[in-house]
Amino acid sequence: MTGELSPIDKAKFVAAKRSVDFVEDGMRVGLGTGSTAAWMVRCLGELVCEDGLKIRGVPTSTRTAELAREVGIEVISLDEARWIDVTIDGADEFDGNLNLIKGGGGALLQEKIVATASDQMVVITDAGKEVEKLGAFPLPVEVIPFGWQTTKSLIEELLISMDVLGRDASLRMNGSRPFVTDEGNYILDLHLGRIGDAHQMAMVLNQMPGVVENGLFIDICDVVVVGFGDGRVETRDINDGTVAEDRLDFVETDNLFSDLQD
Ligand SMILES: O=C[C@H](O)[C@H](O)[C@H](O)COP(=O)(O)O
Repeated sequence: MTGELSPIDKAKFVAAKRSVDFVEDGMRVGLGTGSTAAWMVRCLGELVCEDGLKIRGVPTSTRTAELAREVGIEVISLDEARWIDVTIDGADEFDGNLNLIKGGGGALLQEKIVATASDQMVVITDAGKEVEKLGAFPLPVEVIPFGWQTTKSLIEELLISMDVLGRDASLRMNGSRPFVTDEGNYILDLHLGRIGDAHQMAMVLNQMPGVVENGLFIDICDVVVVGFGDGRVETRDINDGTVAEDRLDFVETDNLFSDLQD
């Protein structure tokens, strides 16, 4: 079974599998969104159902909430949790300082609120998402639908004065209609190529009327768990500078992985 899996799928899976080591009994856990986070949710579900792990999950999207309930995790809202012990989520890009671009799946707003309300944010990713400078992945910006074309023009004007390679913004579509987020907003994807100063970009974008949030996660992530296609996992902690290397045995994880493919 595992012989048929792509190296990227294996890498995402081993990162997800390793990340649940950060979760302990009694914790309130932020549950990210996306394909890597979905595997983490399933791994947690297995621990809840088979090992009796007691946690409450705060999902970052309706689809993660559905999956969490499906695999047996008690779901609570952020308002019920108030604060979160650890959030585990995927990313679209990360750099050496563990700054991120997120929102490829459109869940950046809830993801950023939940991650910011967490003692610890752990990002799970395959090795191919590491970059020297953020920006090759189009930066998602969530905007309110009212006047979105004006907001888009203003963002494009703003980008002229910024240290970026590209300046185009495109409205994210879902077939022939605009993609709509869980909060009822639209997403503009900014094709920047390379972001010179990600801190400044994140601040400036959020000052624009019509912008709800952007997908730059600056100084939020504490740990990145990087998976490789051969089962290796590297866990980097930005706070203490440690790097731990490990390898997951696919034989142990075969059953769960097979389930995930169904
Ligand atoms: O909105 C989506 C999230 O930010 C995802 O965590 C991100 O796009 C990574 O997704 P995936 O794990 O599917 O590559």
